[in-house]
Order: sequence, then structure tokens, then C-alpha cells
Amino acid sequence: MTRDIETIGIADLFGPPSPARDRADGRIMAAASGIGFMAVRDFPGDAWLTPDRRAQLLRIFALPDIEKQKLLRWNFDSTRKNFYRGWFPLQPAAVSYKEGIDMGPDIADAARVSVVDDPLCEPTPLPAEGTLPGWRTAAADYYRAMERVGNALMWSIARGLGLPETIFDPYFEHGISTLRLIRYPLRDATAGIDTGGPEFSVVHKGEIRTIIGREHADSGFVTLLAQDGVEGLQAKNRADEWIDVPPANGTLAVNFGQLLERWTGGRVRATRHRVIAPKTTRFSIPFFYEPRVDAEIAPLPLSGAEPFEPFLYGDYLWESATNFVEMSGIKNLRQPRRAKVS
Ligand SMILES: O=C(O)CCC(=O)C(=O)O
Ligand SMILES: [Fe+2]
Repeated sequence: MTRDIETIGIADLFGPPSPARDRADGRIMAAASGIGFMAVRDFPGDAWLTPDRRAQLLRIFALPDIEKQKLLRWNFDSTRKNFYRGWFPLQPAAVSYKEGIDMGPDIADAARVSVVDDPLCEPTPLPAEGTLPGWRTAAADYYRAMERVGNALMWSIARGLGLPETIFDPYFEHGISTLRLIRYPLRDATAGIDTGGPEFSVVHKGEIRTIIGREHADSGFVTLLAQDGVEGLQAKNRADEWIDVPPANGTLAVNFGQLLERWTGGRVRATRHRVIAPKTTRFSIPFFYEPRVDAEIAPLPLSGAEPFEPFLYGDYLWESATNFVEMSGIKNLRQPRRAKVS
């Protein structure tokens, strides 16, 4: 088992079966079942991972407040009809000090919002084209590039588990992956918020650092995270130590979500992570690769894996995602589509 976060070239995942692809599969599975974090490079769409290209997406943060407010979610502006997609503003009293936007598959293809009455499938409020020319096209392109990487990793993980590589495919057709853009500004020392408590700060290499992203594990299958050159992300290793996940151009940090951990009976690890305040504003771009809302998640044919009661992805996701502070106050707005067997 490796202690550090490995960088893995994944070009071979996009080609035919080969010894090189087998080696990449092996390294990915070792990361997935070991530390639960890796960095990947060399894939179609990796041209996105430069400061200039990321800046095309991050332009949205320079919009005047009045434009951002038009994108707010219902829990921040009750005149809005969107609950799950859209803008979350800074919440100064919360440990997580960030603003940003959550975008769904309709960003890549407008036909991919569902007519079903489900907030998990609602359309994403987006800035008008005239306000941010070319931005929607860039975000659509980025979303599609990340879906492709997520898909390639999904196939690799299936092979790594000794399962047919297409075993997950039906679950991911019409998936509801989220592209999120985040900005963590420096905390405003004059805001009157007492950040002196232990939940707000940690000692890192002898220095007191404020936490700006609360410790958590992600909910979905895999997360593909583009960092924007500024440090701060940390992952918890198996020895329960916090290790830095340094940003590097041309790479995505990858971690595995709780869905995959449950699905594989714990064979893959959903690693906990957090963000500590850097010296400058931090931006990050996570892409949460996720199945369709009505996917029925049942135990995989893995020997020795703990069985579990099948569940619907949407029910599980809503329960999990609405615990995060940017989704506060909406849990009761969606009822499980399947009653729990008690
Ligand atoms: O900003 C980061 O680097 C981490 C973001 C994150 O963990 C999340 O949004 O789930
Ligand atoms: Fe996360």
C-alpha cells in the first residue's frame, strides 16, 4: 500500500486492451483500495488543465453580485424555483467559507433535464450569454471532457474489481453528474465571526491554519478535481494523518465517493478530505461523476463483499447531499421514491 498520492498517466485507458492498460488499471485499483486518492494525467481533454483554460470557467466569479444573485438557489432566495442546481453564496458563520455554482448535465446538453418532478433533475440557472460570452460553451465542453474521464475510470475500476468492464454502463446513461465551480476568498477578519474554535482551525506544519472546507467524504462515484495552482486540499490517509494533495497543472486529483464505497462493499475507499486556508484566494473545480437518479444500486457480484439492501441512487444522494451547509434547509422538499424496508 502506498502512503503518498500517486500520479497516474491514464492515456492507455482510452485505447484497446494492452499490458500498459492493465498496469494503469492495477495502479488505479491500488489507489482506490489504498489511500483513496490519486492524481491522473494524459487524457483526452487534458488541455483544459492550464491556468488560461480554467480561467475561462472561473470568469463567472467576476460577475457583479446582482448577476450572481439571479442564479441563487431557493434556500438562499425563496423567490427561486431551483433547489439543487445554482449558486451558493458565502456563509460567513459556517466552517466552509466558499461560494460557487452547481451545474447539471443540461449544461452539456439541454435535452438532458428530465421532465420528471425531481429537484435532482432540475435545469441549471445560468448567466445570460451576453453577460459572459462563450462561457456556456466552455462549461459544456469541460463537462463533456470530465464525463469522458469519469467513464474511462469507471471501466478501469470495473476491470480492477474483476468484473465486466461495462457492468456500470446502464447506471450511468443519463447520469446526473455535477460540475461545481468554487471560490474560497480569504476570510474577512472584520466580519465579526469567531473562528477561534477548534472546528475552525488546525495546526499544519507548526502553523495555525483556518479550515475553509469542512472535512467530508464525497457522495458519488468518483470526483475529478481541478485545483487552480493554490494549495490547501488535504486527504486523510489510512493512518489517520492529513496529507497535502498538491495542485499540479495538467493533472486532476481524483477521489472516490461513498456510493462506490458502499457499492463495492468497502473495497474502494471514500477518503475524507478538507481544505485549509492558503495565503491567497483559492479556486477549485470538482466534477462529481454520478449515475442516473433512478439507478437501483444493489450488491455487485464480489466475493466476500458485505451485502446491503438495494437503494435508489437519487434517494441516497438527496439524503447525503442535503447534509452539506450549501444545501441546508431543503431535505424535506424531496421524499424518497422508494419506501425503506424496515
Ligand atoms: O476545493 C477543493 O479542493 C475540494 C472541494 C471538495 O472537496 C468538494 O467540493 O467536495
Ligand atoms: Fe469533496
